[in-house]
Amino acid sequence: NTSPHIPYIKQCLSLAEKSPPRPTNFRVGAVLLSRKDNDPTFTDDRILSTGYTMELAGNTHAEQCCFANYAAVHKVPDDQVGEVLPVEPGRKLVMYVTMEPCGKRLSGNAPCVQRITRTTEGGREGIHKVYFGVKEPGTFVGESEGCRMLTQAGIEWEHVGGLEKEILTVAFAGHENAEEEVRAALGKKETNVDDV
Ligand SMILES: Nc1nc(=O)c(N)c(NC[C@H](O)[C@H](O)[C@H](O)COP(=O)(O)O)[nH]1
Ligand SMILES: [Zn+2]
Repeated sequence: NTSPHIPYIKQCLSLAEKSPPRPTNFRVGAVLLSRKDNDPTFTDDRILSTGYTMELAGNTHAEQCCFANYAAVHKVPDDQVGEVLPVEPGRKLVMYVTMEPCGKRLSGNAPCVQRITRTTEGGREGIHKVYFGVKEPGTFVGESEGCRMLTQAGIEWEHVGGLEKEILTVAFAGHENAEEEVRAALGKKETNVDDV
């Protein structure tokens, strides 16, 4: 039996496939939802927003677009999205992403971990937990900082295994030596060595 998180990671993967391939980033998909506490089969989940890399104009990330789309619907600027996210007793905000949110970006733009942690400002619960299908490969920033930064901000995170090859194949599609990079990224994780 597969983990109940898999369908959401697959939904993020479908979003990532809409992203225009570029050698300068990864193709990633994100889904933001509200989840009822103690609802193990997620029957009462409410999808709030989705996003994928470069969905919105400019050099935008999936998580960034997910928040921006929600902010637009609620008629606030992107940086005020935390103020319009729902706060409901007995429910938590959860984000699914195909790849670990970035802690640093070569472009110098605000990393997605910062956008996630900002939702918890002003005494708001904000994003409670982030689920992702792969750690960020070292292509651009080396050892990824995302998970450590989320922990530091008191935000839970969890790697949902099983779709690494699919996720990396989509993520690297715009890269020169995509296949090589996928193999390298898979090889790094002992758990996937058998399906390279
Ligand atoms: N989680 C995540 N979602 C995305 O939508 C995306 N594109 C990345 N990619 C992470 C990678 O580290 C950065 O794409 C490079 O560091 C280049 O930085 P820019 O994207 O140009 O700011 N990571
Ligand atoms: Zn990012």
